[in-house]
Amino acid sequence: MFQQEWKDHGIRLVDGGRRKTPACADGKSVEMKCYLRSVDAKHSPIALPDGKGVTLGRGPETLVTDRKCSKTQVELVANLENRAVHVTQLGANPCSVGEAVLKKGESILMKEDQTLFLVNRLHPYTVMFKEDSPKPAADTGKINKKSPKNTITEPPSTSSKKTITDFFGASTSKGKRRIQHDNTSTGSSNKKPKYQDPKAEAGEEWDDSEEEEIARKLSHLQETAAKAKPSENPSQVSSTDERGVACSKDSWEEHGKLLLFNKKGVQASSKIAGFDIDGTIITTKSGRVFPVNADDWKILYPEVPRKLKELLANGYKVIFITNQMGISRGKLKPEVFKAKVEAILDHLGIPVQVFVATGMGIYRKPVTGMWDHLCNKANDGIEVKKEDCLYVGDAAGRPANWAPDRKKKDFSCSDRLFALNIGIKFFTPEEFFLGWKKAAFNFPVFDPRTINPSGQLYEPPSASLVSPSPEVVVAVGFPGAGKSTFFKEHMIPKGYECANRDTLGTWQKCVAACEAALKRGKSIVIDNTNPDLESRSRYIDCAKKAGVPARCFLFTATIEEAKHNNRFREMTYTGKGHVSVNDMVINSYRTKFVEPSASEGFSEILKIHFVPIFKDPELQALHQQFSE
Ligand SMILES: Nc1ncnc2c1ncn2[C@@H]1O[C@H](COP(=O)(O)OP(=O)(O)OP(=O)(O)O)[C@@H](O)[C@H]1O
Repeated sequence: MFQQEWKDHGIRLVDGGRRKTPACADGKSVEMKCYLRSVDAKHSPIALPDGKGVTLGRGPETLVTDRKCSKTQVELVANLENRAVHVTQLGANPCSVGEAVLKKGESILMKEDQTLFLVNRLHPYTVMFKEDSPKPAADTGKINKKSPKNTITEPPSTSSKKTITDFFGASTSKGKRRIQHDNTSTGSSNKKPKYQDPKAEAGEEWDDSEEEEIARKLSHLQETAAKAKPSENPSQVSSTDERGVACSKDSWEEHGKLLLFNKKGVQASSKIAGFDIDGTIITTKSGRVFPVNADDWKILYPEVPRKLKELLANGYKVIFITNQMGISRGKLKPEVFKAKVEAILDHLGIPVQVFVATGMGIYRKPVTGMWDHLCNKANDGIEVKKEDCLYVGDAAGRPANWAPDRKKKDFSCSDRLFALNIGIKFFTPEEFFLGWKKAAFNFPVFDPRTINPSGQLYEPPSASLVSPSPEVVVAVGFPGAGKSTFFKEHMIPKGYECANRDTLGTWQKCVAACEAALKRGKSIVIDNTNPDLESRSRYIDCAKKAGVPARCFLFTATIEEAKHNNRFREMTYTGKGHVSVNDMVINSYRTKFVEPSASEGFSEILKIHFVPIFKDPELQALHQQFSE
């Protein structure tokens, strides 16, 4: 019957081996070969030997994971002499060649100018006949041993054969996938983590049905992505469902200190799985803390690709969220980092949206600017449901020796605090990818959520903030302690003048302003940090000379609160007033600080506590976020 079919098409059957074409001018015969080529370039061409049946379908050879496609979907037999391929449908769902749609058991001849769709007009292939070998990376077609015409004389090459493990990031062992705990998949010589729970130590196993479920869902996503129409605006809204339309092309966007990458195929979702990049998705190949060059990276754990694919298959949008301050500091070129991001995503082979904070400000984790941008502007209008979201990062505040072979403490807690600021679940990479138990961690000393808006403003409460007669009020407090805000709120409206080095420039000018105010019979506040006796005595002397009292207002905000306020000031800076000061200036205040005392010449010392006064609820919410 097989031979008859060929004859029906006027084709002479040629058994086995490669077809030798007539000799060339140099007398050597040229070998003709036939290849099946994926139109989407999903994999290397598959060799179709002359006259031998090759079955193909869902599986590692084609990378097709579509469950509608049988594992033995079609049988292909090449005829080199006639430059045609005989296609027989073996699977239940229709394959097609050109316009012809086949049924199970039906055959058709396919020519070079035609397209074979493996199933349901998806997964397109063409055939090519070449006289010189294109040196395919994979010669992966399965020779059909059952084919009546096949006498196999040479086994298919498996040298660079793609296995299912390449697709799912786990190694194969007779239908079970055993996760490897060394980094062989990334070419690393890293030791396997010693501290694991028994399940992880034994190697997590997952069976074919689990894998097939992920594959099925992923395939659906890929098909949706493939169908996405190119659009000018990749984040266009087009669905009322909890998933948006897949992004049709790769694109980078810049929003001030935020870089945003939309990988082709990214789909909006109400469920977000966020990941830090360095120390979470990747680590350095060199073993150094910071990468030595743009290529100095490898996937942190072999489990990473599979877990990410699992999330995608389960309807999550996967996003990467990274702080890259080096960019605004000029130490890292944006193009270099962009290329690195793209290389990581190409390696992972999945659609991910990437947020990069290039400097200080609202986009820098732990502040939620990047997340807010995602929710408000980069999720196709689909509402993000916090209860369905998670975030994974290695900056988790774990102390030194947090696990037997983990000596170093975490460099920060910013990832954990980022998740806390948003209000979503948090995991470390070891908890999420390896299933390790929760590690202990240290919480920051200062928690901005605990500031009491109705706390006591000053002590002693019996004191009066303002005086009916002229006086000098000398402030003492960290930069960022809230001195200017306090004076603007409580003293200046009551007629007090204000001398401030930020506006006047030097302490001499502040002294002059103080003397002038007193001469005019006015009270004045000295709104400087005034940490030591020397700085304070200048104004006490002024008061003495004018015969008025000098009081001290000691602002009690701690160094952590002051740094927090200072970061808040930077985030909300509108171009007017005070620019933020760096941490060195704040630390220097602490070094110089001498507790003020009445013996310096003060008639009274008031302690001023930080009591928030926010007219704008958004600013209040921002101030309540952990900022470092
Ligand atoms: N009571 C408050 N309520 C809300 N925000 C405040 C309050 N006090 C200060 N802030 C905010 O904290 C930041 C620092 O405050 P402020 O400039 O008043 O500090 P400062 O002690 O005067 O600093 P510096 O000594 O550097 O001038 C500002 O962004 C300010 O808006």
